[in-house]
Amino acid sequence: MSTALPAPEFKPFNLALIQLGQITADKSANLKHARSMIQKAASGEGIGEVKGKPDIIVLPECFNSPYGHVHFPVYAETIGFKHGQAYDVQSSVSESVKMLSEAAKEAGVWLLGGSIPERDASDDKLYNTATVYSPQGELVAIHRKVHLFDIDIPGKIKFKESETLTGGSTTSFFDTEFARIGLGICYDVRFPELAAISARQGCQVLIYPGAFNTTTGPLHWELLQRARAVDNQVYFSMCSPARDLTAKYHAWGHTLVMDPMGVKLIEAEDGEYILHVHIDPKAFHEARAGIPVTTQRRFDVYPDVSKGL
Ligand SMILES: NC(=O)CC(=O)C(=O)O
Repeated sequence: MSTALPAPEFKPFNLALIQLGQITADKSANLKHARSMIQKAASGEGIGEVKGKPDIIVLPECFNSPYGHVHFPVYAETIGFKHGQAYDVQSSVSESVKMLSEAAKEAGVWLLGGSIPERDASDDKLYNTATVYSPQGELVAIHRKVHLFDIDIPGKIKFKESETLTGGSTTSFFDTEFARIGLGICYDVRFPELAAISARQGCQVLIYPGAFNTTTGPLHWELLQRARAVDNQVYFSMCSPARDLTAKYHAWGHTLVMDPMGVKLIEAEDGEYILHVHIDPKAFHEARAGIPVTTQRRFDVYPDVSKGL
């Protein structure tokens, strides 16, 4: 995505993250439940010091479908969004997009609608795609998971998103009136270049819907988020589904938020939660002034990964 426009001034805002439970085989029920949780988050229900209406609400990865490569083709919806082109939600064929747009509009908040399996009508390829809505209900950005979750840890977990999905091929961010927010999805967090590019494109906050599991979660979920926050001096957050031991894939949960110094501001356990946190630009400016790595990089020794995009 182009960096032509300067990032908006970073202003204080309230973030709400929904660690969604009850993600079943019934898509309509999943959408209904997600909508009611968005309404609850918008009315200030949940944990955390901030009470009252959030400025942005976030859902987790794969919020409308069970998580697994066999499910993606069954649940996939065509979105048809093109960056830089107007999108008419009313004529969208995606029931998830319609619900999320209406929910954002009725709550009057920004909504990062987690991710859903997406089918591109032009070539039938499937993607794991996050969608973002303005408080007016416009679909303003999407992010297709760039790095597919293909792992094999013998005796623990084998997962191959590439059995049915294709990886996205762009970095993504969106501008609000309070921050430029960079996007990734789950496994994308393991690739520091993506977060570095977002930060150098001016993002002050990075939010990745994600669904780590009970093998990699305890080892890497918090570590990777702290690392991405500190190495880019940004706020960093991942929003997980709640753990469901009746599902085939056991999500780690533990939705959390790191500040730019690597201080964890809030963390859920593994059940269903709404988390509220205040994001203060002061910590961002202090981190960058105190440890000025953003101006000390040696692009004469190594290349700037954000150049040439
Ligand atoms: N589910 C993912 O995409 C990533 C994950 O669980 C991990 O990296 O570990």
